[in-house]
Amino acid sequence: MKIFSKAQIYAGDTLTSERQKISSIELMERAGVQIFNWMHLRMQGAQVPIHIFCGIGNNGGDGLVIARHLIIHGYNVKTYIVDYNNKRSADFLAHYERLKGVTKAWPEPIHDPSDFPEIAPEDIIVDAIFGIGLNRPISKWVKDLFMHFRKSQAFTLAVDVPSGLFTDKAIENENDAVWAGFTLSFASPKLIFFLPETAKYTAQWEILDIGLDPEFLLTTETDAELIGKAEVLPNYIPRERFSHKGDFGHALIIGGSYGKIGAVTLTARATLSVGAGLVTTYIPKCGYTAMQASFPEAMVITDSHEEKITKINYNIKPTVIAFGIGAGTEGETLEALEHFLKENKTPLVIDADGLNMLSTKKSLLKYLPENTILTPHPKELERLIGAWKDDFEKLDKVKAFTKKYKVILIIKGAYSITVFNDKLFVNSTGNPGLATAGSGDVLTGIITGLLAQGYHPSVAAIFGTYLHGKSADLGALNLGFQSLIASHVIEYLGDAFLDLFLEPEPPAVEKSPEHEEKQKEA
Ligand SMILES: NC(=O)C1=CN([C@@H]2O[C@H](COP(=O)(O)OP(=O)(O)OC[C@H]3O[C@@H](n4cnc5c(N)ncnc54)[C@H](O)[C@@H]3O)[C@@H](O)[C@H]2O)[C@H](O)CC1
Ligand SMILES: [K+]
Repeated sequence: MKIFSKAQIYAGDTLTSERQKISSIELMERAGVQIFNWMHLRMQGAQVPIHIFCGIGNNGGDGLVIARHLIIHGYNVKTYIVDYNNKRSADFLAHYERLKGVTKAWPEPIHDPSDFPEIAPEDIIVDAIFGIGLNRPISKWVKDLFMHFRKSQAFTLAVDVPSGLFTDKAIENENDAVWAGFTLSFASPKLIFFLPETAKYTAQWEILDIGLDPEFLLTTETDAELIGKAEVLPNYIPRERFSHKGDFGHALIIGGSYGKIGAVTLTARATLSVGAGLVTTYIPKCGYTAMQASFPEAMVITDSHEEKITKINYNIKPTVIAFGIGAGTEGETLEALEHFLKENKTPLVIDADGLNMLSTKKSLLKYLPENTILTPHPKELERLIGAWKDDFEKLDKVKAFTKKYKVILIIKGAYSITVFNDKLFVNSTGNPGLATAGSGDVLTGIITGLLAQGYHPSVAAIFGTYLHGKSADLGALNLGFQSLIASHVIEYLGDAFLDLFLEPEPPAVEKSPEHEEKQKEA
């Protein structure tokens, strides 16, 4: 699913109005009605007090539409205008007039904390104060209102985005935005829902279809995309009946050190479990028996050293090489990496200590083959690209880094983001059960195994991240988050593949009846 930028959303609105010959007032009506429908379906007329806080722009206008429909349907509504600015938008004013037509209880203006209403924990707050139009610092009293919401403990439903969040920069203080229980966002998820510093402001979110022009939605290229089943499925390569193991590549996994042979085992198992034809591990001597005994499917080459990698010497022709898992960062291992990189032409995945070593000797980065995949967690990323001021700067730095070295980088996190060719591929699968030892080693194995089978490196990174998260999701259904360990993620890979071909997921977008009618007519 495409993640549109703020500018693209505004452009889409204008284009939709032109092509469908509807005014922006009617587009706002559609948006508000969609939210009303969502609430009505769940509330079924319940008389819980609903406090609707409207700004003076179009986000506030949406709030007025919601208020009007809730009032018409007999809900217990209180509407407020948060007067942070005297330039009320034209569409806001149009819907203000419409609201006046259905109630004598006109919205109450709020100018300062003395106007804040009492809100009980059982009440519902609708936050329609700021949407994507927020473009400058917010007045202190408006931030106090956000905190008044939070202190009330009432369920808060944000319209489009939690008020106070910018679409393109982080906020400095946690008290400067609304903390929403749910956000109903129009047309496209917003990038801020996926970044660690801003995602926390909404516990859940959902996208509502407001019938933007289908051609605009289809043809507009975005800088970011949310990756779900629909996005990965077209890349799946089926297996031919007459295929043999030589068709699926030979992966070489280089890593391990005394006490960290298990990491290589996990990677190698994941590589084979995702479909690679053959896997060879290159490990220090001390790991030989452990590897052969615990994972008989893998072949083993040992380094001349007992406890660490000191020279990378092999007489096989791998299709892909993964380097770094459990390797440690000792001088001799770094030297071995240096020699290896200067000779190597085979596609590469670099993880863990491989990344840490590259961070200590950045001059080696230029030897990485084009489209090498790097899989850092946040600390490894910081060592690699330096500190960042906020998530947006982090993304810019990663884009610049991947461009400079022509590599693919996966920023691992709750929503892992693959950065390739200036574009962000945001993964939608995975859960907190993955916060466990060895889950990164498994991800490296999955990606390596896909590369071995001939998937393009960008697809291997995106699809691999998806499968890793999906396995964990399916595993967690039986095991819960706490009991899930890295080995389970490997065990559930088969289910993750099978799940690709189950009934398609219901679309993340709820279709409006009006929109479907229009599509039928077209
Ligand atoms: N396709 C869609 O997604 C649709 C979205 N809609 C809703 O419209 C808003 C965006 O509306 P806009 O009027 O552009 O902005 P806001 O209501 O978010 O914003 C505020 C308003 O106030 C000014 N302003 C900005 N920052 C400040 C500040 N710190 N202090 C004071 N004033 C400020 C700014 O200039 C704006 O005028 C979107 O999020 C949706 O909710 C449409 O309803 C339908 C289509
Ligand atoms: K809002």
